[in-house]
Amino acid sequence: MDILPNALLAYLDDHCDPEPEALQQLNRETHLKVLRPHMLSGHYQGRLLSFLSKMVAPKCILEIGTYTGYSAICLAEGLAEGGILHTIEVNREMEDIINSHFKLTNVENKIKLHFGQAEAIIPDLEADVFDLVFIDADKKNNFTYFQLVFDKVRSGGLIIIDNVLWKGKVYGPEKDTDTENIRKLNDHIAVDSRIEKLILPVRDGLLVIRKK
Ligand SMILES: C[S@@+](CC[C@H](N)C(=O)[O-])C[C@H]1O[C@@H](n2cnc3c(N)ncnc32)[C@H](O)[C@@H]1O
Repeated sequence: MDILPNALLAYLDDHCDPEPEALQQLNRETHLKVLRPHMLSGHYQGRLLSFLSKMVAPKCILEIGTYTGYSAICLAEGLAEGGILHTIEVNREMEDIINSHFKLTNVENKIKLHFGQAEAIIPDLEADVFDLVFIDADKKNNFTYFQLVFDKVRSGGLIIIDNVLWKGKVYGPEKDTDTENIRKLNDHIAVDSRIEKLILPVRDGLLVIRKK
């Protein structure tokens, strides 16, 4: 479910930069061949991730949750010259579709793809400092990921967390475990004085955090 009404989404799509052709292809292929295609960031959120990345001009990006590679390609658009994006995915079945689209979009030399559980991989990554981190994997571990990456994010760097509005359930009466976990994360971030934070009601809710 999108937080914004469909008519508004269509208007936004029509009045923002178009989805690049290569990403339209990946979007289509994901919908045709892969389970749960709604997980892909898509046109509007993808352009926002690209925009934010271009503003930061990161030398080093970490993405947790590659899926078919859509958001990784968007974020890589903003990498500084010689920059690198590390992306972590637990599901090996995604390997062919990810690698073929990294090649098609000419980002294969800028992106290092890691397969495995993010929690185990993050501490061993060959990266001292992250300029931008995008957390978009298993939502129950979002707080663990936030804690694991925090000390490695530079001052002024961004941490972006997806799905923080959880289809609107976080401000409703729901008491299921997933909703409670996301509420806890949002509550914790809201009072953390080391960071500036803003929830953008884009798609399922993007929490943009800037480290002071
Ligand atoms: C919402 S999708 C990512 C979508 C992608 N970022 C995009 O916008 O196109 C979440 C992905 O995280 C992966 N994932 C789930 N748990 C994980 C874990 N513990 N470590 C690494 N990846 C994980 C899933 O297999 C899935 O492909």
